[in-house]
Amino acid sequence: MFRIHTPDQSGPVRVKICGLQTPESVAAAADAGAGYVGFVFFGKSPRNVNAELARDLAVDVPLGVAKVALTVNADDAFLDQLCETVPLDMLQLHGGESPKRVAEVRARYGLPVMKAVGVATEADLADIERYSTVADQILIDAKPNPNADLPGGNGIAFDWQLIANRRWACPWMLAGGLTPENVGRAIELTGARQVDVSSGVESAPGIKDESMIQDFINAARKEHSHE
Ligand SMILES: O=C(O)c1ccccc1N[C@@H]1O[C@H](COP(=O)(O)O)[C@@H](O)[C@H]1O
Repeated sequence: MFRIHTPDQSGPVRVKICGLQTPESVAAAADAGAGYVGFVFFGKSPRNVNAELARDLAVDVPLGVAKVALTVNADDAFLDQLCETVPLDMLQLHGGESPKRVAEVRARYGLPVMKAVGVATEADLADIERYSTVADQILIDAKPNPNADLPGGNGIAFDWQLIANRRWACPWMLAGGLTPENVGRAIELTGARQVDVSSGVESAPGIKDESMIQDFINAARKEHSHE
């Protein structure tokens, strides 16, 4: 299996570009130096893809770029079909999956699992602790508004000060409302070594902009001094 290398403190920040739907946007992400590309399997999302399209996109992803499937409360039948069809390197669980479910998915598919945790206040940080002992990585995202259609991909940032100078038991990635303009500041403040973006590199919901992808990756991989 392709092994995902998480960054050390001194290497360049690793970037995940999520919600890709076209060969052009996949190529733009890979050419610009993304470490991960994400495919969304969630019907309500403007970035939703089916397994067959994801397979066709995934086969052209260069070696060394991890292919991530984002699912939301998916059951075994759905994940079985997904993992049989698409050559994947990681599963991102972006719903209300319990720590027990995270462990089950990890064991059943033999793929690293990244669990998304929504943060709005200090109290939410306990969830990062809880999941960091069962998941391979944590995606620290903004908590969605209770009436939002999507559990992520809403372009909302949380207060980055909440996680400044924190350490957890597993690697983590920062997400939520990141853009080419603010990602440098987010990295400086939080010390993130991995960042994830979806709507911040789009010209309209679901429409990735290749030059924004390039700008985002350039901004994230620049030298940053952590405060
Ligand atoms: O992108 C989506 O459509 C999506 C749908 C359902 C769950 C998560 C989703 N996206 C993830 O959310 C984060 C933050 O997105 P954004 O950059 O604020 O738009 C993103 O990194 C995706 O992994």
